[in-house]
Amino acid sequence: MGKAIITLHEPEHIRPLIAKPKHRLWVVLTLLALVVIAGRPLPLGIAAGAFLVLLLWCGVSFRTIVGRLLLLLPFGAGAAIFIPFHTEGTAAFEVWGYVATDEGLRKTTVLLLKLVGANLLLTYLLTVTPLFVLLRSLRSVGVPAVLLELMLLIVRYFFLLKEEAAGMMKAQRSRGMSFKGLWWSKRAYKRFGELAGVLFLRAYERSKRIYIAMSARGGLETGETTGVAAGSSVDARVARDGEEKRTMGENAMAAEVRGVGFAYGKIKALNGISFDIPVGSKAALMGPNGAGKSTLISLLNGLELSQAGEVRLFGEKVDRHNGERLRRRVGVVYQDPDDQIFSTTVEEDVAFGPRNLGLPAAEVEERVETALRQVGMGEMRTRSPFELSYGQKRRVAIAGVLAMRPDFIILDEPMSFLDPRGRDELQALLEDMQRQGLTILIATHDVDFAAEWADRILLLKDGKLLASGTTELLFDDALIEQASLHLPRLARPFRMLSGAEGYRPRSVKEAAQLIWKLVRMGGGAEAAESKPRQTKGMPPS
Ligand SMILES: Nc1ncnc2c1ncn2[C@@H]1O[C@H](COP(=O)(O)OP(=O)(O)OP(=O)(O)O)[C@@H](O)[C@H]1O
Repeated sequence: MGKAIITLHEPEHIRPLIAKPKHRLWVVLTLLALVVIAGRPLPLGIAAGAFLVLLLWCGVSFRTIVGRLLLLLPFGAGAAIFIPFHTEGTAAFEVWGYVATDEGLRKTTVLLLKLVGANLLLTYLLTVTPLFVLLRSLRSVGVPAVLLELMLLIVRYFFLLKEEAAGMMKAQRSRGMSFKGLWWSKRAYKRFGELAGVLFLRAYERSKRIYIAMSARGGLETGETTGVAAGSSVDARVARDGEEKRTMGENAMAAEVRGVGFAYGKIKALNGISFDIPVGSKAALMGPNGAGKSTLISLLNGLELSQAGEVRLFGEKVDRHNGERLRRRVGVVYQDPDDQIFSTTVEEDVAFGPRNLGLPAAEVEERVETALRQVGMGEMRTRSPFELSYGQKRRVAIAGVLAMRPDFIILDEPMSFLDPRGRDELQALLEDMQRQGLTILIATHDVDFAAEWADRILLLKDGKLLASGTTELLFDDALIEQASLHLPRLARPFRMLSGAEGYRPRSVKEAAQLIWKLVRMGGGAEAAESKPRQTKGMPPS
């Protein structure tokens, strides 16, 4: 058994004794109540002994049990130590003139045995039951969902602190900093203090992003989106969604951006941006670091409101009143999946959004299953997302958004950290989503992917729109230089061959066809012999 107070998985080599977590919870709660009301040392002692034997029989190590007892017991013992001296009764012994009584000693023993008993019961519950199962069981015994969500956030924050601290220590060590030894140097103390400060700032920033992701999937809302709270029925909302979808005509726009501006204090992130994204398009948002892509995504998702101009989603101007409702139609997959995942299992995380829509359990389950199958994560549904690889987390984040069944999906750098096969699978999934009528916008630096996949390119730089149009833009030397991009890889060899400079293959298939065409024209030999030329738009070889 590990050192953690809680467990995230079904523990191996542990016999749970009571198979059903819900029954386990009820039994523990009942025994806890009995321990609290018991007033005599003998039954309490027998009970504590029985709990200890039970824990050992379950397979929990003696070390773990002692470790858990030591977590709470010192606090109880600290308080109990004074009781014998403050209780009236027959004198038992004397310390520095203070008299301890028999009655006081009995009370202390009862208190300590109660603490030991309760501690052993909780140890049983927490080591035998994975956290997410425990939370679900708590829901079934009537603990309000909002309290459980709060507990989830606290647990997530705890993991965040742990992850951030581990990452920062690793980075420091790799750059020669040492925190080893009993007595640190003055420099190490100073550095540790700085690290602790930065750690809380970083964890705060991260939890803010998680909060945004939660609210983007209908969690922690005011009630407009969760129509149940607003008084409308689920059926009415589903019907309204259907109505909204039917009203999208042939030339309907998923997004219309008109003269949009946005600044973070004095920093202008977007300045007078205008473009359209028609329903059903596959658009790529491109530009160098700091161009304003992520900011624009926040505006398209209604998470931020434009400070100048206007953003329309499906014909409706985004304002502070309809942002939450429109957000249900626009799903965002953020760059860092850790910002998006907060539940303790993969399936719970994917179910988070559909549950917030107030859908019946059967439909939630169907959506979770379909979404996980689409991203190839069906096998991992009961795993803890905190312990998946980065690429797997990315898939879970996508499944979470797909389960909301949005009309418009925005992905921020979705290909990063995916293995080649994962990239192919994601590309196939994107094609599939588009065939189903979804509008897709991808923020990416990957010119090759954009050239092959997109039907519309938006080029941003320094908060301004350089150009918008077809993938032809990616072959415009002046433009790609301005946008700090480079020519798609597949087009580069053709630039080096005389007579083939104008060829613009977007996929391997198109490139093969053009090569075949060149060969048939008899240009192949000439082209192959011609001296490769360094041309614009290509990185130096
Ligand atoms: N929270 C913030 N506070 C202050 N300035 C910010 C904040 N977020 C972004 N900026 C600034 O706004 C500008 C646009 O940033 P944004 O993150 O939108 O760019 P980006 O194109 O997404 O960059 P990248 O490709 O690196 O992700 C940058 O100059 C950035 O420094």
